[in-house]
Amino acid sequence: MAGDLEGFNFEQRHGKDRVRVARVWRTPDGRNSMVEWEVSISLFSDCVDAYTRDDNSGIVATDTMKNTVYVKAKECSEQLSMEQFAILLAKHFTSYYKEVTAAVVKIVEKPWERVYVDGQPHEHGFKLGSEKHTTEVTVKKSGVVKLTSGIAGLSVLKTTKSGFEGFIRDKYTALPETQERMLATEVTASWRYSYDTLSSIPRDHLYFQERYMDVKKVLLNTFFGPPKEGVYSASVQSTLYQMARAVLARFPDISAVQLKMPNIHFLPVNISTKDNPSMVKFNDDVYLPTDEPHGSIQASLSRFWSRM
Ligand SMILES: O=c1[nH]c(=O)c2[nH]c(=O)[nH]c2[nH]1
Repeated sequence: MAGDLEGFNFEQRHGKDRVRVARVWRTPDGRNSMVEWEVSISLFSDCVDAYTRDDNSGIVATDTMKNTVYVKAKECSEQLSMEQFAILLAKHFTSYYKEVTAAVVKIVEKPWERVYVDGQPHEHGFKLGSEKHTTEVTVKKSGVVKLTSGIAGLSVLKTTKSGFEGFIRDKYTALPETQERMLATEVTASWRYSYDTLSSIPRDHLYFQERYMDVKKVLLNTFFGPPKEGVYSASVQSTLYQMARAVLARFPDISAVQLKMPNIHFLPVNISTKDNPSMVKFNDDVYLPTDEPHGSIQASLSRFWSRM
């Protein structure tokens, strides 16, 4: 809520961050499903008097917000995507409280995956995976919605079919041109769905969970290319663009994609001494893995009428 306050601009919101909840669903035949979510809530409401007049009558206590996460999780007797849960929570806050004009709910899912034992999916066993599913939902009292989903920490690497040539060369440039290098990155992706009202959101409880899996597959397949021949990458920029374009081409209900792809360097190892000038001579075989510094490459791609 932005507004004029004693001649200043004033903006405020309040919420509860990092509310952790796990939910288990059990089917009669013995199959258990579970999720672990970290939920962050932010409410926009007219409670300026709390800041200026010690009047808290417009405040939904953040403790109440935390409790609501558990109550709503309890009420969800059927498994649902975290996007649907975020929408349900945000809808609750904007419809239940006359003071609340808009709610933002973010969720990060801990990547518990069903384990396979002797090639069989385990009924109630899970192990921690790596990349995380994220979502951010904004719901206004009017029913207008902004829905984004994403992936964080998707680490990928290929050992060939990557190069970097033709960049600016000047007196500060040392990097040789190459058609042969490792390409490693940790993808952070977010994409915006085109649904902009509560009533237009698909009702299927797991629709956005399936979308998440499908988007991840498209991103990975585009990064790696076919299993035998792969695909050549002329730069992180080029690969990033191909990945973003593939997502928009494949999913009509996604209107914008943002990708962050740091270039995580694997440096060629060459070691020489006076006595032994080629103790280790790099031949596309021994690398020094690094975390920092790393290249920082990001872009967003959206349909003409849309933005992230
Ligand atoms: O794919 C790359 N993009 C760059 O912008 C860049 N800059 C650099 O030093 N190496 C690379 N690689």
